[in-house]
Amino acid sequence: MDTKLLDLLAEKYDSEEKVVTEIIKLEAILNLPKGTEHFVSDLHGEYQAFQHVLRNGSGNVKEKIKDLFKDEFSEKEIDELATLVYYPEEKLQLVKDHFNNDQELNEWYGETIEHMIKLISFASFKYTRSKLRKALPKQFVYIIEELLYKTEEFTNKKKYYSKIYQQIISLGQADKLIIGLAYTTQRLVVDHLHVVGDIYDRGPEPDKIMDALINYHSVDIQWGNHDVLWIGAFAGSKVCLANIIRICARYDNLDIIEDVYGINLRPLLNLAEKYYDSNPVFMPKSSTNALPENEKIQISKIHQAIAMIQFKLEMPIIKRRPNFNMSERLLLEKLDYDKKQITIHGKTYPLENTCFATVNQEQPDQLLEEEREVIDKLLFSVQHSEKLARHMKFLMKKGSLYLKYNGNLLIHGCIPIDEHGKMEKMTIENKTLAGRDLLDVFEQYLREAFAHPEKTDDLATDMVWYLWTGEYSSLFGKREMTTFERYFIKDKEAHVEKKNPYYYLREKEETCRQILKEFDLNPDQGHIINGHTPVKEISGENPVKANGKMIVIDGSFSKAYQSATGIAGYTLLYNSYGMQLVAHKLFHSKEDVLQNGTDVLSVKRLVDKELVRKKILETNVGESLLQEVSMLKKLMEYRYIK
Ligand SMILES: O=P(O)(O)OC[C@H]1O[C@](O)(COP(=O)(O)O)[C@@H](O)[C@@H]1O
Ligand SMILES: [Mn+2]
Repeated sequence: MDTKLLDLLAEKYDSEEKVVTEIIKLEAILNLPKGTEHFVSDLHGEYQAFQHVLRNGSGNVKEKIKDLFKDEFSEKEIDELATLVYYPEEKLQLVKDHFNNDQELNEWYGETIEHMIKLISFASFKYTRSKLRKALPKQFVYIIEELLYKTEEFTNKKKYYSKIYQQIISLGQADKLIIGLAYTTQRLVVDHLHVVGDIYDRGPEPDKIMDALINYHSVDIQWGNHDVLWIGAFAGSKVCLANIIRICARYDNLDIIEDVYGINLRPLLNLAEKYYDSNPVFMPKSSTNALPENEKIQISKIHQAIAMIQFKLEMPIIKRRPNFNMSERLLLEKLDYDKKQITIHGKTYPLENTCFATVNQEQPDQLLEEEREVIDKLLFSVQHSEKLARHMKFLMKKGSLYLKYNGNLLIHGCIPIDEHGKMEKMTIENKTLAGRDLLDVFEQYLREAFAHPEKTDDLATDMVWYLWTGEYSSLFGKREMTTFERYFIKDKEAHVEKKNPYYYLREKEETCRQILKEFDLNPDQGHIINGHTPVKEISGENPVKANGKMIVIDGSFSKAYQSATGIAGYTLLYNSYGMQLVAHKLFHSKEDVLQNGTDVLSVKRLVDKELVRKKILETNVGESLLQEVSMLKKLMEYRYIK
């Protein structure tokens, strides 16, 4: 081993004792039970529902409270403590309103702090002291550690406790401490969070989800097709940009663009007012339907203007990238403008609700000068939005197209395969790629596009759009996206998006084993974890497939899809005892949880049970700790053992 490296290491561990202590510490950690991993996907801007799942650790908080207090507490008391842990600020307010005098309140403070300390002690059972310390509220570390560890030194524990409690209360610190303890508990029940794609689009608050993730203690992200669309827009892809604005208009979320990310929509609005009229298929899908008619009409005009820019922008890309195999999507060229009809895949359909005022029939892929100006201005604004830059950089830093983690393969969409289960091939710059190699190259292009936001038409930037909508994109996994058809053709047959065979072959264990092998994972132990396609629990679909090898956790946080799925999302927990799938019932509001003390009841199903409790030693983290131990042992020999 390079002695320079060891010399460097010796600067940190400058005595034999320090090396020995560190080795002993690491070896001890390796033998602790593995931490709990929490998997979520398809959040689609639903911040409130996501927050709830995050705060209750997919039911883990309540489970710990039940395990600890089941003999002492009534059902109602369990709910009360759980709600306090989820939403401490609001719950404290409610509790305080309820008491008549200070004495009652102070008693409640004392008992509650005691319960919470017990809960933390229980929830941190499998962590080292130093890890727990990092999770504690900074200003109270000393006091909490005192309460957690030092009490056994005193014979009269109760007296000692109550003295500390009295002090905390009389110094007016009880609320702050309780709030701190609540967040510590939330943090302790989940060690690491995986977001298996689709943070953005459809729902109203993706930016708040991003902020929550940025502040989360440990997280990784597997990009979804909607996430790469936003990355693409920021990286200079005008067609991706047109798409995100179109989707925001469609779901009445233009304030995300305008207010949250500070992008000026005025030029687009002017264009929209000039060329478009009210159009029923472009009216926003509003969950509340509370929008005044004139606002709806204005949004429908913006929606048309940006949709037409999108359709035009797609064409030059399709032409300059024949290997994308998308010529069937040159729709504006195939259109019969006089007869108002189009022939797609050999079938002719009449067109309705058309809005082709800006289309030059001779050269339908040409933007009007005004359209070009609008999209250029939008791109400038997008690339100069500080908040968006922060969110996109975080997506790049924590994200990847797929992830191998503790023996499992996490991927938002699919591995493109043919009907015989063979990996589909795609040729990019004269290289024919399939399976894992193809995905690795996709990711390289995406990173290249992000590194060069000034390039708007290069292969890397076009490739990000391919990831959104291309046949062999591992994030999309359908033959084509029928956006145009859904706006202008009534016949539902034209709307069908044919799925890659992956989506039925993944029901078979053999397919999943093969894919795990392709990624150098052990097929006897690994699982594939997917998001992307809503599991229709309502019609009997099972999220656990292929004899437990495949777990699909898109149960739809997205309100727009809940009537089809019948639930409010799946999440997955993987602790040292095994994997559990949680099906969440519909989440109404935080207020509902607070007022009624009821939780969004979740149903748990066991996916896989570990026969022997899994230790950190057997995890990704364990692997890197082992490497550290081996380095330290080398340092020991090199420096200290003579
Ligand atoms: O529900 P909408 O807004 O019409 O969007 C439908 C489009 O979204 C997609 O389903 C992609 O989004 P998902 O990744 O959430 O499935 C496309 O396949 C489809 O064309
Ligand atoms: Mn998706």
